[in-house]
This record gives sequence, C-alpha cells and structure tokens, in this order.
Amino acid sequence: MSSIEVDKLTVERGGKPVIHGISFAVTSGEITTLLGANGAGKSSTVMALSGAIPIASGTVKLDGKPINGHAPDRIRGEGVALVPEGHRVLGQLSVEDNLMVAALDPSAAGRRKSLQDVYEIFPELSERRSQLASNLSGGQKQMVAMGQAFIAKPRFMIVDELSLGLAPTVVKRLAEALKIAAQSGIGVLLIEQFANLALDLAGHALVLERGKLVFAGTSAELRATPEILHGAYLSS
Ligand SMILES: Nc1ncnc2c1ncn2[C@@H]1O[C@H](COP(=O)(O)OP(=O)(O)OP(=O)(O)O)[C@@H](O)[C@H]1O
Repeated sequence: MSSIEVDKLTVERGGKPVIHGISFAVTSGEITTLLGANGAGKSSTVMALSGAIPIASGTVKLDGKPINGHAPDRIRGEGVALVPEGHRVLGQLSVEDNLMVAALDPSAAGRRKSLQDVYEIFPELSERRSQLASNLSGGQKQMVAMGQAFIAKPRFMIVDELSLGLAPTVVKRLAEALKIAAQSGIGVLLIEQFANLALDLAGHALVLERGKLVFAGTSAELRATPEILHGAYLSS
C-alpha cells in the first residue's frame, strides 16, 4: 500500500503561521476528504503538499521518502498530481494539447495511450479534442484539469474544490471519475465545499479548524459527530 504521510506540517502565509503542525496520511485506493470553513487552511495545506508554497516545518513523505522542498514539477513527476482550484486551463490551446502538455510518459506511444485512457474517462473531451479550451463550459474545463492529472498516471491526486460553481449533473460525472481513480488504486485527497458530496465519496475525512486538525477518522464517524461537522463550516 502506498501513502502520503504528513507529519507536523506548519505553513506560513504572509509571514504568519496558518497551518499549525498537522499530521495525517492519505492512502492509495482511497478518497480522503479535507473539510473546513473558509480560511481554515485547506488550500494552504494542499498547496504545500504539491510544492506550490513552501513548508515552514514538518515533513511530507511519499512512501517513506521526503518530498517536501521539491519543486512542483518534481512532485508531479514523483506521482502526486494537483487539480488546482478554479478549473484553470490553457485557453489558447486545444483540449488535446492541454492534455498532451501534461503527459509525462517519455515515449510518444505511451503518451498517446495515456491520452486514450483520459478520453475513456471523459468521452466529452474526446468529442471536443480540437476545440479551444477557452470555449469550454466550466464543467468541461474541470474535466480538462482532471484529465491533466490523470494523464500523468499519478499515484496520488489532490483535488482542490471539485464542484465549485459547477452544475449538479457535471459534478456527478466528476465524482464518478474520482471513484474510478480510487478503484484503480490512486489515492485521492479531496477538498469539497459540499460536505454531503465529500462524505459520500470519501471513506476518510479530516477537519481543519483555524489551521489545526480537529478530526481525523472515517466519514461514517464524522457523520455521527455533527457538532464537529457543523463546526467545520461555521468556525473560520
Ligand atoms: N496569499 C496569502 N497571503 C496571506 N495570507 C493568506 C494568503 N492566502 C491565504 N491566506 C490566509 O491563510 C489562511 C488559510 O487560508 P486558505 O486559503 O488556505 O484556507 P481555505 O480553507 O482553503 O479557505 P477557502 O475555502 O476560503 O479557500 C487564511 O487565514 C487566509 O486569510
């Protein structure tokens, strides 16, 4: 079993600590959701894990080997792909070029195969492969952003806000894709504003409150502790 282990992680933003020594693990083949009120520190946590912002102290290990301090591209190459908040795409490139720039396989044949795998997950993208990404709907852009993670054949995917601003039918499709990812062995760390959706998808949950972890356990345990669950949305 593969895992990301986070130990006593501290992160500073604007010179002030916003994550205060949190520890948790994300395991392969499982969806773990990170919940918390606005400003609790969810984005800061995942940005630190993916190398987008520095870690003030603590360690992040992938299968026992430290990856903290590595550049984002290196962390991606090591098997941890981030789907950043806001379904950003390269608007002036086609859907297919957006996906291909994110492929990591050294062989052209391997990259084509990875592309076909993404089109199998998201046939909508195959149908629009030549279309400029700027012309896509928000949901289709999120599929491209997730496709850019899938095409790298990651061991772990970190998804910062799956459903933000998207229609329920599209969210259902994206949620299915995450389930497929987990079933294929990928470990998923999911930030999601809708707790019910997050807890339906995830087997495990973490709750952040003002940069501190106040809950780590199964989704069922969290559902059975409504005061923590509600606190997660009210106490920033
Ligand atoms: N660029 C920044 N500079 C300074 N402080 C920041 C910066 N970004 C975030 N913060 C602060 O860090 C803390 C954690 O913010 P973060 O965005 O990680 O929380 P979040 O849980 O992802 O919230 P949201 O759901 O609103 O995105 C907040 O107090 C926020 O004001």
